[in-house]
Amino acid sequence: MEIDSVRVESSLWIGNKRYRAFLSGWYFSWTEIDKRNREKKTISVPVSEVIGVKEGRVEIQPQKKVEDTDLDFTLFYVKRSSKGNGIGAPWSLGRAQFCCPSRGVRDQWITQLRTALKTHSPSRPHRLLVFINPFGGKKRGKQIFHSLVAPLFELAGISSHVVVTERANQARDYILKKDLTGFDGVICVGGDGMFSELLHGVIGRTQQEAGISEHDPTVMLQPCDLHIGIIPAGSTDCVCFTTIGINDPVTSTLHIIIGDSQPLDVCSVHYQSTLRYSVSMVGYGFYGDVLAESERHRWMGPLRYDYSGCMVYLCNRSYPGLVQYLPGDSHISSPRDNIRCLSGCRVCSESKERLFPHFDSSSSLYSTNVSQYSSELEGEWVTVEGRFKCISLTCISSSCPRSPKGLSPSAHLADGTADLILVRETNPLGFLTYLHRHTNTQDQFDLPFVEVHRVKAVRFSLPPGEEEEEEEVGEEGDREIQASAERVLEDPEKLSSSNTAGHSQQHLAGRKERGNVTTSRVKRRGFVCGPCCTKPRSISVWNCDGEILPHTEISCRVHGQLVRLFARGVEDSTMP
Ligand SMILES: Nc1ncnc2c1ncn2[C@@H]1O[C@H](COP(=O)(O)OP(=O)(O)OP(=O)(O)O)[C@@H](O)[C@H]1O
Ligand SMILES: CCCCCCCCCCCCC/C=C/[C@@H](O)[C@H](CO)NC(=O)CCCCC
Ligand SMILES: [Ca+2]
Repeated sequence: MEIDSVRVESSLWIGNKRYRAFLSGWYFSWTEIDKRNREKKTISVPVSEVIGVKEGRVEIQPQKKVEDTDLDFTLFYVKRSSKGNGIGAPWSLGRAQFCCPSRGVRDQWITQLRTALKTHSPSRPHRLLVFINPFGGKKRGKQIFHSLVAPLFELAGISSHVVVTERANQARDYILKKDLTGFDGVICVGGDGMFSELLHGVIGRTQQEAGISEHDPTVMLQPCDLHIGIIPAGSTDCVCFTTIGINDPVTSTLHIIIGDSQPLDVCSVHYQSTLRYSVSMVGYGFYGDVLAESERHRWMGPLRYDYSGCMVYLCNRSYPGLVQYLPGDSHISSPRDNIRCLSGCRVCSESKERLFPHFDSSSSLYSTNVSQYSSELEGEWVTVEGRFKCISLTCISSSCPRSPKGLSPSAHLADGTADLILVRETNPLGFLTYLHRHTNTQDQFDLPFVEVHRVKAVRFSLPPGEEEEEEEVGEEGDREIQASAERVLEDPEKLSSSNTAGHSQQHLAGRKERGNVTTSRVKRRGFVCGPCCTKPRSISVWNCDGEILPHTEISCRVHGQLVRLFARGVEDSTMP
């Protein structure tokens, strides 16, 4: 075996084939040598993608040693599949069992590979906090974690504390309140709703610790260090799909193990003291109505969105609105430039300097002489008024298996902007064309009734004369609304025939947001009803990453690179 400061080299065997193995800097590679000493195929693995090195011949699942000698060691690594979905390719666990010429050589290889791993892959997590939603998607969260994820964590030497949730918002509250010392990341096994819980927990906790008031829409939020990992087990899993390129629990687990780090833009949505964060979609009109309708059909599981999508489409509604937006810098990028945000994206990496000009990397804090108020909100606001089929704001492309290019195919994960899509009132065929183009390669923005803008902030209000009519109701009103909501739960059809029931649904969403309130706002008009409703409604609801917002008039702002995921963006699967 030859070892110098930059290179380790020796002959190794896999079965009866001889290989020349090299470890040099960032790569470990092994080349087959035939009987005439000619070099054949080489496999090369970046050290950063080595999952683990074990003595002996080790199998995984169940993790056990098979018959071996003290000349063997096993290398586990990330293996890319050639069979992608056209967007991203799944990763699997590669394994190579090497036999060395002597025990000394074997021990040297193990030591050298483990040292290289520490040097070239320093930001791997050691301890993780895992939240499993046992009811998300097809209700397979626990099974997915125990059969696919836990064995890989064990192999990689990662310990985890697992919480199987018993109620909504348990994961968020845990992150906000409990001692998180020693955890290098938080993981959700579930869908976009579970991701949203972790997002709110991590952002809220970081601001608490930094003494920043997150409810102030003008404040510069502190970026979060605690990484979030997503094991997809929900209905849409849009954030996972967009940041990794595929919804596959093993691929996600491998990204977590190797400590990948992908910054992500987050949009804060404010209405008075209500605050929500969104990554994938803040949508009014069609997407709001689909969500409201689908909540009534949760029992259908992931199919509820298809069913509700059809129902809402048939209703053919459009809504008046006044939209104001603050444009991003059009010299940097545009939503119609056809540049996809892929792993290592230039637009995103160049955005870091612009987003954090005063960031001190040694202390991970902003320098204290900088205003805590963001200058990002300076600029000329643009106003658009009209009737819309839908209004969507997305920080990322928001692709998912249903729409592989997403809501805005050229949006960037971490450029500090979001794309605002305005779909004006049109005929049903026109709107169907728009929707259908989400599923094929045609440009959904190349339609006369669609416009798209790259923005830093958005405000939405109802045009004069259409204002949200609200009234304060006391506990008496609350009780009455609660009672009608219960009647609706018994018979969902009542939702389309009873105003009070419609109010209840929104009202309850509002309560869920604000926690214990004694007075609540109730919309007098514009609740979302079923497709059997004959009268046009003038107000829709906002869908904020799968959660119905309790208010219509909102103000949104993009916070560039606010959180970090265990991901690396979509790898270009057309590259070798
Ligand atoms: N134990 C629980 N009981 C009831 N609700 C829960 C529980 N744990 C989490 N939740 C809530 O369930 C909601 C939906 O869960 P999740 O996002 O995992 O699945 P989904 O709705 O099927 O998927 P998607 O959000 O991708 O459409 C989340 O908003 C979360 O707050
Ligand atoms: C004729 C064919 C028509 C096909 C139309 C496909 C259009 C798909 C666009 C996909 C946009 C996904 C945006 C992401 C939203 C998530 O934050 C949210 C939570 O999971 N999902 C929904 O609200 C669920 C919303 C589901 C909308 C359909
Ligand atoms: Ca963005």
